[in-house]
Amino acid sequence: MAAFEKRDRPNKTNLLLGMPPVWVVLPLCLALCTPLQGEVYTALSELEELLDTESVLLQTLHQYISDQEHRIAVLKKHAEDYEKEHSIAARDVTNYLSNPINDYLLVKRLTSDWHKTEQLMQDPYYETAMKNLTQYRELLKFPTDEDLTGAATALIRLQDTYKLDTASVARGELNGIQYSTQLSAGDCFELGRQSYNSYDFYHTELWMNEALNRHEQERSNVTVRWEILEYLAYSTFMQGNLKKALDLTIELLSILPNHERALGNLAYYEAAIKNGTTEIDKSEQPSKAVTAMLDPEERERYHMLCRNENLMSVQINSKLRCRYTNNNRNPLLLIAPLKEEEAYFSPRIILYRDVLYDNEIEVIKRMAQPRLKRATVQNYKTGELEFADYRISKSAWLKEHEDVVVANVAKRVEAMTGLTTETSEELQVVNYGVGGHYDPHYDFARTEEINAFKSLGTGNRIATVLFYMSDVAQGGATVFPWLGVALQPVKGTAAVWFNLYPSGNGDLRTRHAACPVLQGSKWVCNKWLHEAGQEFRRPCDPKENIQETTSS
Ligand SMILES: O=C(O)CCC(=O)C(=O)O
Ligand SMILES: [Fe+2]
Repeated sequence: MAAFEKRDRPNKTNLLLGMPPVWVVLPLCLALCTPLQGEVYTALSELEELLDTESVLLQTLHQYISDQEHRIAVLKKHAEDYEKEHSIAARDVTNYLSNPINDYLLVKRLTSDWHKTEQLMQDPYYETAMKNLTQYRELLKFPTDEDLTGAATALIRLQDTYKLDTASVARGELNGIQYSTQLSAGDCFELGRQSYNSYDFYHTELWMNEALNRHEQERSNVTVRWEILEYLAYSTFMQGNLKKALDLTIELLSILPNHERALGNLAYYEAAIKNGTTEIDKSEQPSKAVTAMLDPEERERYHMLCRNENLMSVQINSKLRCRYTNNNRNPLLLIAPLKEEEAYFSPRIILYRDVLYDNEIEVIKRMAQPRLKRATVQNYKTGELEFADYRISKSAWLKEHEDVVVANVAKRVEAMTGLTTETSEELQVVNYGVGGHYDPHYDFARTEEINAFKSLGTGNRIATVLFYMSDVAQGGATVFPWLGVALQPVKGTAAVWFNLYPSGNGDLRTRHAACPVLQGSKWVCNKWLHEAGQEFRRPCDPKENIQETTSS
């Protein structure tokens, strides 16, 4: 019942008493009292295990149903037998009871026979089934409530980034392609409820509306219409549409005339409309949505690039070239020169095609797979590594001495960049599942960042080499919002750029992001090269002493 209370309108009396209203306390607790992040929705490999879990559960369910069907069939037979005798007796009660055999049988039916029936009516299979299910909880992988929230957030993130319309998503379509089965009214309701719990009333309204449409079309409804209406009315109210909130509440009351909260809200909405109060006090809502923290212009550019919308001027685009190069006769490249493609001039972003081979990719993925863990980010204030909604993927680190393939990747990085990998970080392998992404960020540490790379003693991240280890069916581009550059993942290609100016200062133009994966799975690996040891390879140039000007 507690969940319903959240849909109360803001209660000023509570505020006056110095207590936050219930609708503020409960969702906040949801956010803070449970582990912050689930694990399952971050990578495809984890989801495969859930299918295994589902298949074991299905077997158990089928076994339970067939045991029950057998039990019910026997009970039906008992009922038929009782019925038969009973109707014979009813035809002529006196005659029936004057027969000693009938008397005996009647007594027997209501004693030992009925005892057996009663036993059969108790469900002997329930306990066994529950015992098995408890054991499975320990043995199999189960998603948590946080995973459900994560999966819903991922779907809504995709909807926002790729401008997917709610009705199409509900029909199982992504960008016009039919990918999955339709969502039921109940599925849409759950998406609305999850949005509601994140104070995202915009998406609550979208999904509750869809739930309502689907509710009308469905014959067997699991959700109840008045409940959808209640969420819908509240989210509509929170977005300032009092008139519509009032109409929806009136509809709710036509189904449940005594619904207490709805009656209270009706009076509140009517008074507010009469007094012309349309301002909603949103001050108590904690701003949970991380994307809301992104600069709106940057977010817009980021999403446009993810959708493959062009943001680069024709002048720049038309000057970008591709060539074969052996990087000043590097011995590694004499036989097979690099296929170099310019993606941007200043800062220089270069693509190298076919620099990672399929067999190498297989080895790297195989080594990384068992070690993949939810990727972390460094809190720039505390220096601690933590999970964050703005980076959702799984990652693992591979050392050069572990396999010749990893060592060869480092050698190739040196050939491509002309820099040493002596001071680089280990090879990071990253897997993004559907909805996996990384919001705009810098790879280098900004001056105010505490502890960043300090323990490494090798300076800042001078350059990034990012290898794509898969194509991605839809989404997953690496984008530079302020440059208008979008790099589409192509298996075997590497992207290279310098993060620092020759002065050693961070180049803010290199801010980049990994777009959410819309369909498929994305694999990358990357080498971060550090300043130490590059003194003669990329001499510093104090003249180019451009300062970082902003931070985020
Ligand atoms: O996966 C990508 O496209 C970019 C990844 C990235 O920027 C990072 O890991 O720092
Ligand atoms: Fe990055």
